[in-house]
Amino acid sequence: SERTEDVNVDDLDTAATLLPTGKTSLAHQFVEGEFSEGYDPTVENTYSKIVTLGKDEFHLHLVDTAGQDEYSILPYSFIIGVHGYVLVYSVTSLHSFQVIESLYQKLHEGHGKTRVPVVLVGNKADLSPEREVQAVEGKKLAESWGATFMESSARENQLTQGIFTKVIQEIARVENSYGQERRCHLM
Ligand SMILES: Nc1nc2c(ncn2[C@@H]2O[C@H](COP(=O)(O)OP(=O)(O)OP(=O)(O)O)[C@@H](O)[C@H]2O)c(=O)[nH]1
Repeated sequence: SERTEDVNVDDLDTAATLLPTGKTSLAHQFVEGEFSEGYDPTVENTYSKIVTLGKDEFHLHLVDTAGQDEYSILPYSFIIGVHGYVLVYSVTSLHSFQVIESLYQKLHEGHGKTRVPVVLVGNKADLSPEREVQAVEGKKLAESWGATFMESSARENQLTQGIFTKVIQEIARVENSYGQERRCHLM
C-alpha cells in the first residue's frame, strides 16, 4: 500500500536564545546520508523521502521547523495534516529539554488530546562531557507521554535512520488502533 505521511521535525530553539539542537543535521543525515559541520539557522525546510517498511511504502514529507520557543504560539500548520513528530532536544542543553516539554503540551492540546505519534530525541549524545540532560530523564518524559525515546547523534547514520523508522512505525500503529476503534463503533 502507498501512504503519505507528514512529519514535523521540531527543535524548539530560536537561534538567538537557545543552543541549536541539530534537527537540520538529523534531517540531512536521514535524507542525504551525511553529516556536515557548520551551522545555518533554518527558516523552514522540507524534504521528501520514500521509506519502505515491510510491504508498505511510505511517502514521507519532512518539515524542518524553526523559531519555536516556550512562548511561541503554535502555528496551525504544525497540527493540521501532520501525522507524527520527532521532538529534538540537545543532551547538552537543559533549556532545550524544558522547551520540548512545553511544546509537547501545545501539540497534544492542538490534537484535541488524542494520542499523537511522537519520538523524543536527545541529540548530540556524542558530546557526553558537555551533557546537561541524563538519558533517564528523557526516557521518563517520553514514558509520561506514551512516546518512544532515543538518544542520537546526527553524525551517525544508523542512529538517525532508526529515529525516522520508529516514527513511521508509531504512525502506522496509532492509525491502525484508531481504525479498529472506528470499526468497533460501526458494530
Ligand atoms: N557533535 C554534534 N554536533 C551536532 C549534532 N547535530 C548537530 N550538530 C551541530 O550543531 C550545530 C547546529 O545544528 P543544526 O542541525 O543546524 O541545528 P538546528 O536545530 O537545525 O538549528 P536551527 O536551524 O537554529 O533550528 C551545527 O554546527 C551542527 O554541525 C550532533 O549530533 N553532534
